[in-house]
Amino acid sequence: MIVAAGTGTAASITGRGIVKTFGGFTAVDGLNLDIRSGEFVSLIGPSGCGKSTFMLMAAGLIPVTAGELLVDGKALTSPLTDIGIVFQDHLLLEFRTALENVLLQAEIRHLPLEPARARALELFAKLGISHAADRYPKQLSGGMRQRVSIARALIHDPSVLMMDEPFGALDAITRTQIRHDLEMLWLETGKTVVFITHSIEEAIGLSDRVLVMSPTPGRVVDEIAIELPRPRPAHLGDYPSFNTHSDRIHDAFRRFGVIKY
Ligand SMILES: Nc1ncnc2c1ncn2[C@@H]1O[C@H](COP(=O)(O)OP(=O)(O)OP(=O)(O)O)[C@@H](O)[C@H]1O
Repeated sequence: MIVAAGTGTAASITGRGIVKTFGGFTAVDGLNLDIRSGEFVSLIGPSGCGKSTFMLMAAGLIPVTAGELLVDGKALTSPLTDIGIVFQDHLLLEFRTALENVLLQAEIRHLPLEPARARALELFAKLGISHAADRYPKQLSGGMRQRVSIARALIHDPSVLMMDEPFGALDAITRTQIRHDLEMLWLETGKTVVFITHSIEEAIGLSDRVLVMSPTPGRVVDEIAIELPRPRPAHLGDYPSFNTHSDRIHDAFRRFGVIKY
């Protein structure tokens, strides 16, 4: 599919009574949510509760079995193209440099290459990896590879950024820094971000709202507005309300027997 650059705006995502079955197995059952344009929303929930499945449905990559999924008020009928996606695995091509990996996205989308190169270098600078532009993925650390993946997801200025446990494989220190760098980039670009994570700290540290999901079949069981000032500090425990939010998420998981102590 040939598509143009993104609109540069931010899209809203609405789910109403979403059900997803795979054969006889129900992965998602009655999921409702509203993600506002330009909002940073995390989905947190136990392993296998349907977070990635929701993301694939919201990207239009797999159909819903029942219910409604709307992007900017319109029913999704085909894959979203005005979107960037970052997965836990960086999925970079080993035979292309970091810059060439990012530009591949522009090539596939038939975007003019010189402006794309300039934007890629600008994103690299904001993500602190200018020095790595000409390196191959195997010459980069895990954190640097994920930064390249973020640049690749944003090169076409999409309305929505979806991130599926993007920092799950990184060490705690790298995660803390990359979280901040992502937040700064988001504050500047104002994209709608759907962020899937297992980390309570990451969810609270990044989000405007945290949506807590039940175990399988997944649905949203709690919604927590995070009103901490931005940019958020590395040490979130500085804010008493961090513990309040964190306790509330832990309590939800205890109620569902996901945490037993
Ligand atoms: N294509 C598929 N066919 C059959 N079952 C599937 C398929 N995709 C997902 N599932 C099942 O649906 C459920 C939800 O999977 P999903 O990957 O969405 O969970 P998740 O919350 O993202 O998990 P994790 O946090 O471990 O990544 C799981 O039980 C999974 O095995």
